[in-house]
Amino acid sequence: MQVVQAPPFSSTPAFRCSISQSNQRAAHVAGKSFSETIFAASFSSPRHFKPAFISYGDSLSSSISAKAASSQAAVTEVASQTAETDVLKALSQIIDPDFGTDIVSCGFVKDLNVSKESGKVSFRLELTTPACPVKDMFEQKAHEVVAALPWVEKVEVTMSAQPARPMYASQLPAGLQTISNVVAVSSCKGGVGKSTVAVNLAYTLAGMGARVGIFDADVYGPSLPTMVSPENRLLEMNPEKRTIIPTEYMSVKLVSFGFAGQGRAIMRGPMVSGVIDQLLTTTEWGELDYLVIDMPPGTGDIQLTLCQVVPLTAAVIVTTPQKLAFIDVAKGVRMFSKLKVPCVAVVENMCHFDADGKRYYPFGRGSGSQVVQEFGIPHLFEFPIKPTLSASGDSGVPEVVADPQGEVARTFQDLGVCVVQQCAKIRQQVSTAVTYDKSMKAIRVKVPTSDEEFYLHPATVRRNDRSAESVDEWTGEQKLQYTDIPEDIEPEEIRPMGNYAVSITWPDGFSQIAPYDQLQMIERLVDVPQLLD
Ligand SMILES: Nc1ncnc2c1ncn2[C@@H]1O[C@H](COP(=O)(O)OP(=O)(O)OP(=O)(O)O)[C@@H](O)[C@H]1O
Repeated sequence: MQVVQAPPFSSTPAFRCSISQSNQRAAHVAGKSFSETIFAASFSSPRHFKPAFISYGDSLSSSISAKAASSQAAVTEVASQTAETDVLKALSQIIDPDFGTDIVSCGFVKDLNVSKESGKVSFRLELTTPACPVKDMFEQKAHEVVAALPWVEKVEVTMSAQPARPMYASQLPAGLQTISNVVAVSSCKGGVGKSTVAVNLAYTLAGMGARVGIFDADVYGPSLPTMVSPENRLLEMNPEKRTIIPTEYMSVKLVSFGFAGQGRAIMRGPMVSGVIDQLLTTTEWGELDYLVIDMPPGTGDIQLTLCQVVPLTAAVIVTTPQKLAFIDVAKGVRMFSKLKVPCVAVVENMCHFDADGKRYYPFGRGSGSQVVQEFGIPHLFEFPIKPTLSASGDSGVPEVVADPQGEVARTFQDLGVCVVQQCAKIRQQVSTAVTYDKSMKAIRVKVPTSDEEFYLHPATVRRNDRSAESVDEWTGEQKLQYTDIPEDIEPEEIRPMGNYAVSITWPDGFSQIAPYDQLQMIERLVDVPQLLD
């Protein structure tokens, strides 16, 4: 690959720095603005005004009272600013365990209302998901730390979640534009319990307070109609908008070919892909925090198409303990890895059963942990063989709904927490992977799968565009000339494009797709001067 060499950046002193250097810099900037606010507040404190009022005579009383009124307003404003700073400082002691950042920096604190005179404080904590596993802790701590301020008499905290919106909205079908997270539940073989996991995971997430939908993508053998029992077992159409309205069971929205009234389908691959595509994208899902997709088993064209139609946030792989299952799972992990979809958990289903006071492992042990080790997937969940799990699958009431306090429901709860936390992390990593640091005039890159952080000169990124507009597709000849790009060009907007690239809009209107790989390549190949202090 040809990479345009950048000249030494005379105007931009620091483009490669370690994370700690950049963090220090961020802390410095934050510290500076913080102390400046304090300074401004104390500079215009009441004491500076009082002597001036006393020195004027009665004849000037009206102008004095006007001044007094305005200075009183200034005093009140300053007091409330200081009070707000106190509240924010107190709240910044609360750290989000998933992001490792305080809740003020995460932008969770909204509608802050502070009255120092009455001692009343009210605010809203807007979390990334209504299913946040630590929302009660946040609420309680927020209450505690603010109530501990000496002047505070009353604290009102309300909890809310960000509106549902996809990780990246570019070119998504309308039906998918109000879904925050799409989680694929996948297995390479049939019959390992994938649908059981998908359905119970979905109802667990709903139980955690999230708005959830299930899309049963198995056109050949849809399981959803057996596993849940909605009153309305047929999907309705909106003839005007030509959209599908999902059916619902216990507040979870459901779409399955099995609810389409077509009977079991005999279709060829491309037709299946078309049906899945249509069902998925023309459904009026409304606002969803999580759409769980019960993937058809395998890693063929149908699965690949599905992964390309819908922006998957994460995947959960379901397997059974046999050695052969491991080989299949490995294929699935590789497919998701190629599509840059992070696999966040492995479920090892039917791994043991208990009888006569003993634990039996009829299919052997260890294939799930092998997947975790070999592919670096962080979480493994083991489910036992449970007659109730099988029975609930046939009864139309998911196990986690039928027995919410049972052992299986508890493991699903752990899986639910894992999915919620991992999705939140992935979203945060993707949204902050490539940003523009205006003060440094540099593009900051922090690829989600790597610990490395580096800075690139904007003009170098623009000059290294590999699209047909910049490089001749046939000859590979560089069409964009070095001097076509001004040295001081700055990006107007940077938006994530899935888990693998960003779209950068430049002032000339050009929209550059920059895959992370390419940005890493530029960093490796372009001669970037070391940080100058
Ligand atoms: N842990 C378990 N204990 C007992 N039975 C289970 C367990 N997990 C799944 N089953 C049962 O095994 C059967 C297959 O499960 P399921 O339909 O979820 O598998 P699947 O991988 O989705 O299969 P397919 O791909 O063919 O749809 C079902 O009858 C289900 O109730």
